[in-house]
Amino acid sequence: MGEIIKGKPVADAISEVLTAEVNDLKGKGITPKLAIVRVGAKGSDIAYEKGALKRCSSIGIETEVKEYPEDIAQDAFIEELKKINQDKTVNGILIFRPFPKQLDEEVIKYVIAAEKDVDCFSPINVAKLMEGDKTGFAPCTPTAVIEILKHYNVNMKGANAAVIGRSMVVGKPVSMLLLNENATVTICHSRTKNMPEVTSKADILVVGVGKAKMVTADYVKEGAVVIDVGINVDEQGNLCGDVDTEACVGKASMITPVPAGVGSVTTSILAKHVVAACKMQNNL
Ligand SMILES: NC(=O)C1=CN([C@@H]2O[C@H](COP(=O)(O)OP(=O)(O)OC[C@H]3O[C@@H](n4cnc5c(N)ncnc54)[C@H](OP(=O)(O)O)[C@@H]3O)[C@@H](O)[C@H]2O)C=CC1
Ligand SMILES: Nc1nc(=O)c2c([nH]1)NC[C@@H]1CN(c3ccc(C(=O)N[C@@H](CCC(=O)O)C(=O)O)cc3)C=[N+]21
Repeated sequence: MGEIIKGKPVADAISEVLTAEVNDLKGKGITPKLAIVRVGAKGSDIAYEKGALKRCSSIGIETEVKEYPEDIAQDAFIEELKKINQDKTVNGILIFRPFPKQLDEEVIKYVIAAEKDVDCFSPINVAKLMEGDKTGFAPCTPTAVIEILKHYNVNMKGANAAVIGRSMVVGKPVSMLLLNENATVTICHSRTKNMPEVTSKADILVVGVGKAKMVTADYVKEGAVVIDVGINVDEQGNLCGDVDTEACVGKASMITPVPAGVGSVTTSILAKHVVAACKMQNNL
C-alpha cells in the first residue's frame, strides 16, 4: 500500500523559514508586499486568492487585492498594471489567468515588470525557466511539485518522469523543472497515443490535465511516485484531482491527495517568491 503524502508538512516547513526571514526584514524597516490582480470574480480565482491571503497574513507579508470589472478595456487594464509596476511598496504581482476575451494575454504579458512577476507570466521569466537560470521566478504550482518531491526525498536525478499536460501553467514548466533536476522527461497530451503504456514506465508521474479522476491504476508503474496537480469538482460537489487516488494508492509508493496536496503548497511558494522579490529589490 502506497503512502499518501500531504502538502501541509511541506507548506509548514517553507512557512516557518519565511516567517523568520520576514521578521528579519521588518527589523530593517522593510515589509514584503504582494499585489493580487483579479479581473471579475471567477470561483477558482477566489479560491486561490483566499488561500494566498491567509498564507501571506500568517507569514507577515502585506497584501492588496486589485479587483477590476469583468469588462475592463485592455488600455485601462494596462494603465492599471503599469501603476502597480511603479508602486514601490509592491514587491510581487500575481495576475489570475486566463483573462476575459477582450484582454489579450499576448500583449499584457510584456507589460508586467519581470522583477515583480512571482508566477512566471513575463516572457523574461519563461526564458529563464527554459535556461535553468535561477534568478527568475518559475510558476508557483510547478515549483510546489518539485518542493514536494524534494521534501519526501524522491530521487529525480536519472529518474524516468512522465508529465500529463503541456499548458504554460502546469505541464510545460513542471517538465522543464524536472529536466533541470536531471530527470528523463516524457510529456503527454491530448494527441498522445497509448498513454497508459507511456506513463506506466515512469518512476515519477505528474498529472495536470483538468479531467477528474482520469488517471487509473493502468497508468501507474508499480512503486511509482504520483503527483496530482488537478483541482476538479466531482458529481457530489467535492474537490477531487485528476488521479483516481483510491484506485492508484495500492500501486504507487507515494501519492499526493486532493485536496491537501499540491494546492496547499502552491501558496507557500507564492509567499517565498514575494520574499525573494522583496530582498532582490532591496539589494539584500
Ligand atoms: N494545484 C494548483 O495550485 C493548481 C491546479 N491546477 C489544476 O491543474 C489542472 C490542469 O490545469 P491547466 O494546465 O491550467 O489546464 P489546461 O486545460 O490549460 O491544460 C490541460 C492539458 O492537459 C491535456 N489534456 C487534456 N485532456 C487530455 C486527455 N484526455 N488526455 C491527455 N491529455 C489531455 C491538454 O492537452 P493539449 O495541449 O493537447 O490540449 C493540455 O495540455 C486543472 O485541474 C487545474 O484546476 C491549475 C493551476 C494551479
Ligand atoms: N496566474 C495564475 N496562476 C495560478 O496558479 C492560477 C491562476 N492564475 N488562476 C486560477 C487557477 C486556479 N488555482 C487554484 C489554486 C488553489 C486552489 C485551492 O483551492 N487552494 C486551496 C488548497 C487546495 C488543496 O488543499 O488542494 C488553498 O490554497 O487553501 C484553487 C485554485 C490557481 N490558479
